[in-house]
Amino acid sequence: MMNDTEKSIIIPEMSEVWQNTLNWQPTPTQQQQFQSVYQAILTGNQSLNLTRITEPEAFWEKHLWDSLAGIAPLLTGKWDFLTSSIEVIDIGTGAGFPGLPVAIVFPESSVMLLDSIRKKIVFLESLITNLEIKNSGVCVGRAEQINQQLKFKKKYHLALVRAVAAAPVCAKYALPFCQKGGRAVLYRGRWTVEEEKELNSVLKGLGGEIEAVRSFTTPLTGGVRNCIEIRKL
Ligand SMILES: C[S@@+](CC[C@H](N)C(=O)[O-])C[C@H]1O[C@@H](n2cnc3c(N)ncnc32)[C@H](O)[C@@H]1O
Repeated sequence: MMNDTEKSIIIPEMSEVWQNTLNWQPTPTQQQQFQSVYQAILTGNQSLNLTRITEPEAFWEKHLWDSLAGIAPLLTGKWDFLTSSIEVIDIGTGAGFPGLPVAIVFPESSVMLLDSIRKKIVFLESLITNLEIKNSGVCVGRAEQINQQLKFKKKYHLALVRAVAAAPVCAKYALPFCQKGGRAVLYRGRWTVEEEKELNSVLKGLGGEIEAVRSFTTPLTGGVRNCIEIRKL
């Protein structure tokens, strides 16, 4: 069995998978940065409960690929209402997903990593300092409180929420952060008609509207994914 320092997520076959699924590929520098993030998280996991997904292929698929699949239209320039120098917030970032891969891929963006658990944020702060991910910042607090502060309210072009709460709750966390015309992206697994109804029932009050639901499967294990894109009106 490999020890943690030998594990690598730079897997040559994955170049083709990036290309075939997202019509995009990381540069060698970005791949190296992904690898450094992976190693830092494996090390952090020894003292903190950051993630259960630690094997290289699983980490590649469920953390890296999944994070970027959620913003696939940005990778290929299809969200032409956004430039690359956007303000992004990752709400309930945990070990830094989806925010860290987004920061690495869009160095001109500015990515805020928010979580209510201080020790996770302390870990992420040292990770971004050590790896010199200069376009990323951190914030500790509860989304529903932080999103009422003037400094953060209506500031972001893009608010990302993966695996934090039920969709209506995620919308309540995310939409106050978004500026007019910005998007909240809810990363979901299965997505039902009932869930969409429940989400729609809160959106009007939040000044949001579902723009698109992108359904896809993950490339290695065929997991079901739905990304709900909500436009801030
Ligand atoms: C299951 S983890 C998901 C982490 C990461 N987004 C991912 O997909 O790998 C949920 C994270 O959301 C954070 N969280 C839950 N409720 C929150 C809230 N109201 N405000 C900020 N963070 C919250 C938790 O502390 C936890 O780190």
